[in-house]
Amino acid sequence: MKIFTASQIYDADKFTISKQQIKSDDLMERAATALFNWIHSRLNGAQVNIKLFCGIGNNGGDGIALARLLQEHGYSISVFVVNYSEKRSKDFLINLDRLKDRKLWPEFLDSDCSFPDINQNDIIVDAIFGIGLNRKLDDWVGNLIKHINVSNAFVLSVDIPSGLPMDSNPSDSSYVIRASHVLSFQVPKLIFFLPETGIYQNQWEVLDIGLDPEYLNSTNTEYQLIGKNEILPLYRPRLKFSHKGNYGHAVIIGGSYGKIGAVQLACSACLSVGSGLVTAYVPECGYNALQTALPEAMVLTDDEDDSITKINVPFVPSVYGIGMGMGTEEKTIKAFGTFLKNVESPLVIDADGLNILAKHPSLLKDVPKGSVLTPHPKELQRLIGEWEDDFDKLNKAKDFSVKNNCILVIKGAHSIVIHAEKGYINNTGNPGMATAGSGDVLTGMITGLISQGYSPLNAAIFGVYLHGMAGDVGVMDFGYEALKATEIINNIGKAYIELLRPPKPENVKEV
Ligand SMILES: NC(=O)C1=CN([C@@H]2O[C@H](COP(=O)(O)OP(=O)(O)OC[C@H]3O[C@@H](n4cnc5c(N)ncnc54)[C@H](O)[C@@H]3O)[C@@H](O)[C@H]2O)[C@H](O)CC1
Ligand SMILES: [K+]
Repeated sequence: MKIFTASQIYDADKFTISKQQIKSDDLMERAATALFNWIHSRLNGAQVNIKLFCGIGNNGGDGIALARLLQEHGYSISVFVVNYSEKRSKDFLINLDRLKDRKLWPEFLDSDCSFPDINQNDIIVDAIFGIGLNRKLDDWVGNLIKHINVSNAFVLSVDIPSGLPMDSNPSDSSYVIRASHVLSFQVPKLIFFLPETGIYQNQWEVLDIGLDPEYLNSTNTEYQLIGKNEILPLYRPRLKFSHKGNYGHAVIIGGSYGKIGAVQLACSACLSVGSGLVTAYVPECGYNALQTALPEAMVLTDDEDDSITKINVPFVPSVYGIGMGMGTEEKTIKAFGTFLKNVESPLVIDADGLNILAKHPSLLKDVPKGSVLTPHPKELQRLIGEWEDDFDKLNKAKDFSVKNNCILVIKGAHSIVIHAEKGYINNTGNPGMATAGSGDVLTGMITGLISQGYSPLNAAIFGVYLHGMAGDVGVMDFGYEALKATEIINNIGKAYIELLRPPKPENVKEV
């Protein structure tokens, strides 16, 4: 699903109005009707107090139009206009008049007013600011938002949580609505997926308001949300008459004394995702452990017992995964540098491989083009430097990807695959996956996908999705806390099955 910027959403708005020959207040009516239907299908007329806080722009207009529809259906509502500016939008005013025609008079709030009481059993509709927020909030509006936030009432935000800009962090985090649920018009917003701005809402959902598909389909976006629809076309089915040679030979290089498990996890994930053959390259001390724990893998060892000092693979594999548990000793750095000078196969680089690159950026020029780097936030910071906020981080990551001709997988709650100017945002996974070895499993999976013939970009996007899905399936049996990296691997098969499961036909009840 494409993720549009605020200006693209305004363009979609204009395009729709002109192509469908409707008025802008008709589009607002569609938005309000979609909001109403969502609420009505859940409340079924229940007599809870719904308090609507509406700004004076179009987000506020949506709220005012919604208030009218709720009133028409007998809901118990109170409407407050947050009068933060004299510049009321045309469609806000049209809807305010429609409300007054029905003898419903909102209470106008301004800097001199005391705020209305909010009971924790009330439902709050937050329609104060939408995507038009472009400057700091007045303190009294910020204080109203604080007043809503401390109420513990259920807060339903219209389009986005009020006070949150679309392309930067808020200047004061206490002046942003903490939304229980956001109903986002037509498309998800980038802010829902970034660690610094995603915290303002608990859940989000998209409401279709009929923005014109021609605009949506033909407009390029920097970011895409990756779900099943985007992943299925990437899937490469296994062929009936194929053999293990068709699915490549991956080599996983890493480990040091006490950190051989990282390689074992990566190799095991690489096999489970479907690589034909997997060889581990580890220090001598890892030999027995690996041969015992993972009989399906072959093992090559370094001459040295405790760490990697020379990388000597006597064949050309389909792909290398390198770095997990490898350490950053001088002799390992030297071996890694020599390896990079000679390697031709694509690489997936993780953990200490990334730390070495960050410490010795001159090595970056030897990394094969199109390689995949899988940093967690600290490793990313070592690679690209400090960032001001998540938006700056993404721009710096894109610059890094262009400059070094590589694919970056920024790991997090919503991992983002960066390739040049584009970002692919993952939407699977859960907090149970924040556990030791989870990253080693991901590296093994991406390596195993490249081994089978997926392009490095598709392997990164597909691997991140499947890794998250395996965690989501695993959590059903283990819960968040007990989910270990091994269980993620054990559920890779079920994740494939889940991906390929045909959608349930509508209106068919399961027995
Ligand atoms: N295509 C769609 O998705 C549709 C969206 N709709 C809704 O419209 C809003 C966007 O409306 P807009 O009027 O452009 O912006 P806001 O309501 O967010 O802001 C109002 C107004 O306030 C000014 N402003 C900005 N920051 C501040 C500030 N800190 N203090 C005071 N005033 C401020 C700014 O100039 C704005 O003009 C969208 O989110 C949807 O909810 C349509 O209803 C349907 C189509
Ligand atoms: K809002």
